[in-house]
Amino acid sequence: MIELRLIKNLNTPNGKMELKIDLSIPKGEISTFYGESGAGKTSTFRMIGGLLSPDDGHIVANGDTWWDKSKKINIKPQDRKVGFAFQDHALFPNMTVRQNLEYALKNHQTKKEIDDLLKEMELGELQDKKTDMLSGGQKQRVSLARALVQKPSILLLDEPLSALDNNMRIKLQDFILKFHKENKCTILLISHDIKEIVKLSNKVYVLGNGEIIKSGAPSQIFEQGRVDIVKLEGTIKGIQEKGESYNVSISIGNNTISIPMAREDIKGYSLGDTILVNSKITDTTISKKIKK
Ligand SMILES: Nc1ncnc2c1ncn2[C@@H]1O[C@H](COP(=O)(O)OP(=O)(O)OP(=O)(O)O)[C@@H](O)[C@H]1O
Repeated sequence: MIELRLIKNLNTPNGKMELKIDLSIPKGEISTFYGESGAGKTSTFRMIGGLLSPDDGHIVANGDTWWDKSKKINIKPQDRKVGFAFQDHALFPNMTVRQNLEYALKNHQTKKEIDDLLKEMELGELQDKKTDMLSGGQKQRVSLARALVQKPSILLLDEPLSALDNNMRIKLQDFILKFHKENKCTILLISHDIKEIVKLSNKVYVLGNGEIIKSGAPSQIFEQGRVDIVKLEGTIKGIQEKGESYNVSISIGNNTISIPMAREDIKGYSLGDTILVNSKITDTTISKKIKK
C-alpha cells in the first residue's frame, strides 16, 4: 500500500495550480494515472520517486515513511525502494546499453539477470551501442529495462511504451504483466492509451487540474465515456450456462470481463481459446482470432 497525501503548488502556463492528492494505492496491483496533459501526473510520480519535494503531506510506502513534512523525513531517491522509467529516460549517454543496465545492478545480483532482461526485451543486438546513438523508442526500452533490473517492489512507469511501434508495444505490455505476476510488485503507470490501460490496470485514477476526479476499475472508468475498445486479445476462462444463454468470462491481461452470449453464438468456442474482444466494453462481442 502506498499512502499519498500530497500538496504542491505548480506553475502552469495558465497560472498557479494546486496539486492535491489524497490516496491509498493498493499493494501488488497495477494502478494507472490517466488524464489531460498538465493535470499533474508526472509531478505526482516525481514526488513519489523523491525527485520533486511536495509543499505538504506525506508519502508512506509499504509501511516506510519516505517523506513527511511534519516529521521532517525525506528519504533520498536512491534509498526509496522504487524503480522508475520517466519520459526523459535519464540514461547515461556515453555508456552502452549494457553498462547502463549494469550500473543499476545491486551487489548480490549477477550479470545473468542483465542477459535475461536484454533477451526478454529484445535489446540483445543493441547491448554494445552507446545510448546517445539510439532512437527514442530504443531509449524508452532501455529506460524500462533499467527500471526493472533491481526487481523493485514499487515501479513508477511514466508512459513507458509511448514511443514504440504497435508490435513492440504489445510484446512489452505482455512482458510488464509477466514481470508483475512473477515479482508481485506494485506498479504505478501513466498512460494515455485506453487499450493499454484496460489490458494492464487493476485500477484507474483520473487526474484533472491537480485532483483525482474519478477512480475505479478500467471498465467502470471507460464505460461511462463509451470509448471504443477494438480488438483486444483475451482467453476464455469460463463458460457458464445461465438459462437460455451463457456467461462467458474472458481474461484480458490483468482483467477479467464477463459477457452474456446466446447459445447459437457460443458454438465453436471452448475454454482456453484465444479470442479477440471487439468493440465497446458496454457492448462486447467476441470473434475467432485469425492465425498469422
Ligand atoms: N518543479 C515544478 N514546479 C512548479 N511547477 C511545475 C514543476 N514541474 C512541473 N510543473 C508544472 O506542473 C504542471 C503539471 O505538469 P505534469 O508534468 O505533472 O503534468 P502531466 O499530467 O504529467 O502532463 P503530461 O501528460 O503532458 O505529461 C505543468 O504545467 C508544469 O509546467
